[in-house]
Amino acid sequence: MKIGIVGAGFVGSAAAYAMVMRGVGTEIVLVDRNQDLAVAQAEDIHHATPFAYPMPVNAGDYEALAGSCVVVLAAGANQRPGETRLELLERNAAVFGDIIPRVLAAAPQAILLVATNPVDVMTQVSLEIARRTSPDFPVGKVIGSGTILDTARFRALLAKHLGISPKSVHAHVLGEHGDSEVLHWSGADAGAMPISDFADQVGHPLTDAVRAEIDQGVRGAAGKIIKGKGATWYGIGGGLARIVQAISDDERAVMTCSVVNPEVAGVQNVALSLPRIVGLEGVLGTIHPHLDKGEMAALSRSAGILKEAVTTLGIK
Ligand SMILES: NC(=O)C1=CN([C@@H]2O[C@H](COP(=O)(O)OP(=O)(O)OC[C@H]3O[C@@H](n4cnc5c(N)ncnc54)[C@H](O)[C@@H]3O)[C@@H](O)[C@H]2O)C=CC1
Ligand SMILES: CC(=O)C(=O)O
Repeated sequence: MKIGIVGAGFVGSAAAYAMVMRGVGTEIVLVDRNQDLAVAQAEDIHHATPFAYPMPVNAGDYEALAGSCVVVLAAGANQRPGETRLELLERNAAVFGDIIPRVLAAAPQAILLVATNPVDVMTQVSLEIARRTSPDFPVGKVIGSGTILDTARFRALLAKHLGISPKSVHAHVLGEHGDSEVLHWSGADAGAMPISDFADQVGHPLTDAVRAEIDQGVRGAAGKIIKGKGATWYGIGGGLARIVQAISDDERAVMTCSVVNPEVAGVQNVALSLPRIVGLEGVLGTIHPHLDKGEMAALSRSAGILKEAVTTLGIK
């Protein structure tokens, strides 16, 4: 499966590297308005293939995306220290107005996998732009990475506290990939039992203080990392490679990512993350988890914030 990546900066290149390391796809093409950067990244990543999975990794123009089954969109501005993701919206919506018609002219059947922030709103913007030329463009073929990264952070921090593998922790972050995200504590489990029972058994209870620390560790991760090194890329690179793998292997894996929902928590037509079934055609289904009252109110608030942001662009 051929994978295209538009935006060969930190995120796009980390995604390509993670795909090569995991053996996701059979060919990668990097596109960037800075062609020298795209060429340099492609060559550097290609040099890692003998240590991982041999596959061509090339830079090219939009025409080189022809035949891609998935195109990752990681172009545009990233946050400066102290900036929120939503503050990037106007700049990155303009970038996508330029990019998406060119991607779809070259690869009209491709699944668009959006990483650019604010990722939920950019997912909705991407669907709008795609539907200008193809009114029936399937909603499940425009996927935002959404909270795949926040879910990974949540699982990693819970696992560290419990002293177990993050692969044995099942816990989701829902809603916005951003400040209003919702940690779904009431649905979290480990070892097929509620996470708080598991925590008590292994002698590491989830006290209010521990929960607050983990919440801050998840919600504040991007700000902390950006303060330290200017941007984040490894976590999301791994997450994007994992989503592409689920698509290319038609896994029907359940993962939290963003698509436009007809209605969530009383808010109509808004993109945000819920658990999705992901396979060859993109998002094949959505799971509506049981939420407690506080989580449901928080999800409704998160949906409202995203709706307000997308409405500023004239999208209803
Ligand atoms: N969804 C998520 O979980 C995460 C999303 N991000 C977001 O990913 C995006 C990219 O971040 P970085 O890679 O750190 O930024 P970066 O600045 O390293 O890379 C962005 C690339 O986009 C290219 N670009 C800009 N406008 C373009 C256009 N019109 N056509 C083609 N290429 C264009 C630039 O030349 C640059 O190489 C940002 O919006 C950032 O906030 C970052 C981390 C996590
Ligand atoms: C930058 C960003 O969105 C993140 O690391 O969560």
